[in-house]
Amino acid sequence: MQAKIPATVVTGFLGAGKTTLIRHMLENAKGKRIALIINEFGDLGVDGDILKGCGDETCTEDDIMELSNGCICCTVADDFIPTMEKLLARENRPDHIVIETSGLALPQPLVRAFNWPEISTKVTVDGVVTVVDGKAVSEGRFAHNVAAVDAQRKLDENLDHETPLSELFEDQIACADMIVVNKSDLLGEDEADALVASLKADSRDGVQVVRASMGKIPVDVLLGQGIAAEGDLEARHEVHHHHHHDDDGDHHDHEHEHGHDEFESFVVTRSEITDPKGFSEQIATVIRGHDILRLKGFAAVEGKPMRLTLQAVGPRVDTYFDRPFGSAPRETRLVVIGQSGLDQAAITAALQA
Ligand SMILES: Nc1nc2c(ncn2[C@@H]2O[C@H](COP(=O)(O)OP(=O)(O)OP(=O)(O)O)[C@@H](O)[C@H]2O)c(=O)[nH]1
Repeated sequence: MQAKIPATVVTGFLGAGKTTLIRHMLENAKGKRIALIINEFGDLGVDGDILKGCGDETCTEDDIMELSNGCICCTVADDFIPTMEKLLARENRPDHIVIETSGLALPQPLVRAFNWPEISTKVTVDGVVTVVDGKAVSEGRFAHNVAAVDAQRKLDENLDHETPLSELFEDQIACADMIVVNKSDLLGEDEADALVASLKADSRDGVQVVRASMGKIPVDVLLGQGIAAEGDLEARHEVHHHHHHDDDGDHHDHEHEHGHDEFESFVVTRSEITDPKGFSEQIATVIRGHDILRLKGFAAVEGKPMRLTLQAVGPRVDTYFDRPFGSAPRETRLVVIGQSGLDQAAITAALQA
């Protein structure tokens, strides 16, 4: 049986920067074959055209499919499932599927659709990415142009027109595996820190909150979360209300020497390890202590000819033996990815210990 294709769901209000983020991802996909499904809304359906104009060999027009019937939750059987089946029936399987929801579709029903029998054996939800307009949210508006969001909502008869936007926003946060605070360029550093802290408090444990400008997130951070979100829907329903006091300045646990919306990665090498399980736990501890988003690579294990592949998303570390080292040097080599300002010396020392 072939491995399931990972699918990432990108959600967020109109104007938050979903299309910009997806475009950046396609332009930096480095040969990864990504199929896009876009949930369009009537006359506002311009995103498909914008993305088709991308002109990159990794995002050909064929790889973009549009859903046109508005709210996904009401049209799963008629629209979403057939679109997915068409995509899955192709000879040239995509490496990854990205689904951009319309700003007002709740992500939960879409994630639930991945439990349909026709789909569940072939695709898994890699993660739900919620893009927020950092500037608007920090000013309590949720969207840059609230009137446009409301106009979009009125166009779709299937949407309830009464729910306050704040509740839709909370649902998008409750469903997220990663929250992208976009438009960081428009935020002051303290404002950005306070918003990140507040979104972390409002989201489920382990949800990564990252800052970005123009949706510039490394593809390795965005894709490959490996969450299988369709399997833990219960956790994503409830909207929790927390009240936040203004940041009292205690949240400055990282130094921002570089732009605070940027990312960095570096490589740590070390000698052979003796105990894979112990090393995984060591990695998880380092990740927790340093806000590392991703860590991946392989380890040489004493007495084993095979490389131990390591992949960590947040503190979840997956390992498996993949292939012999062959002529490559028997070393442990790990790539660490996080937002700029990582304490490279401390992380390196902790991973080499
Ligand atoms: N200053 C600033 N502008 C941004 C950023 N990201 C996106 N924008 C702009 O915000 C506007 C909306 O971005 P889109 O990517 O179209 O937003 P969207 O979420 O896809 O919106 P819809 O697809 O229409 O729902 C565009 O004019 C972008 O150029 C950012 O990080 N900073």
